[in-house]
Amino acid sequence: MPENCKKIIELKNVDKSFGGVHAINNLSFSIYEGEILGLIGPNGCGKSTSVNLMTGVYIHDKGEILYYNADGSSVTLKEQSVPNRAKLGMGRTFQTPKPFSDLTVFENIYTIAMLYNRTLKEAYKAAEEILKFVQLDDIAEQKCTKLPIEKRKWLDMARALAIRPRILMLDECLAGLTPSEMETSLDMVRKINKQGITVLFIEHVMSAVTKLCNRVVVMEEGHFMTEGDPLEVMKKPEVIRAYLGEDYKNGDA
Ligand SMILES: Nc1ncnc2c1ncn2[C@@H]1O[C@H](COP(=O)(O)OP(=O)(O)OP(=O)(O)O)[C@@H](O)[C@H]1O
Repeated sequence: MPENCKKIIELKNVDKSFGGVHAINNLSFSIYEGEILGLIGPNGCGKSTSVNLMTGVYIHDKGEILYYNADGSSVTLKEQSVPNRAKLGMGRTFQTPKPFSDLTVFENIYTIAMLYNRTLKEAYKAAEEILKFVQLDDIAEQKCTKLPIEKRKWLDMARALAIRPRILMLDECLAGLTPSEMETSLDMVRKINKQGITVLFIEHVMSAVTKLCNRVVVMEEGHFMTEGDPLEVMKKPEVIRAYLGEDYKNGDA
């Protein structure tokens, strides 16, 4: 990244184990303000765990995770609760969205907006705007129990937007979508980013990563492997090897 780009999150030598599973191993990388960063790597390499460490679902064992405020001051995230991290401006979605199922689509967004706006009137207005933004206004009054997968994913994005994030972490937001739903979702992510929100995009669909991301970080077995321009990175032998395994080493792939 150019020297003048401002960091928003920085992981420094982070470690996390679950019993005997060393899920994150001396992991260091930074996310820069305004970018769409792809976080990629083979299944089980630690992408979701990294998001869970940044957002406070898990606490790291070693190392440091710093969050940089808009004024350049930094906060050590280990000391921050999950709600505090959201208040700082860290939003996220989940691989399996879990909306408040007894509430309508609108109520799901409004309930969260109430916590992040000064007045109920402001929260209502924000929820209405977000509802339109994610194209769910036609089903605003529907209960969430029977929403199709793409609508659940968009509602999850809407709920994350309701916290007024500076950074949004999208964990496999395309999984289970048809190609045309994927395109709609990618457009939505671009629109979110154009509003000045930094995006961390975790995805296995490489065509989507190359279309959307300015930069990618590749992980392997819990650690940082490489980073750079998406198309350039995908050509690197070590990245191909990580995805294709031993066949590649033997020259069979
Ligand atoms: N709560 C947990 N308890 C035990 N092991 C865990 C836990 N969470 C993650 N792991 C393990 O940590 C490793 C990294 O998992 P993680 O889900 O972060 O990988 P990932 O790169 O997101 O995978 P995928 O691409 O399949 O979603 C895996 O070996 C996983 O089994």
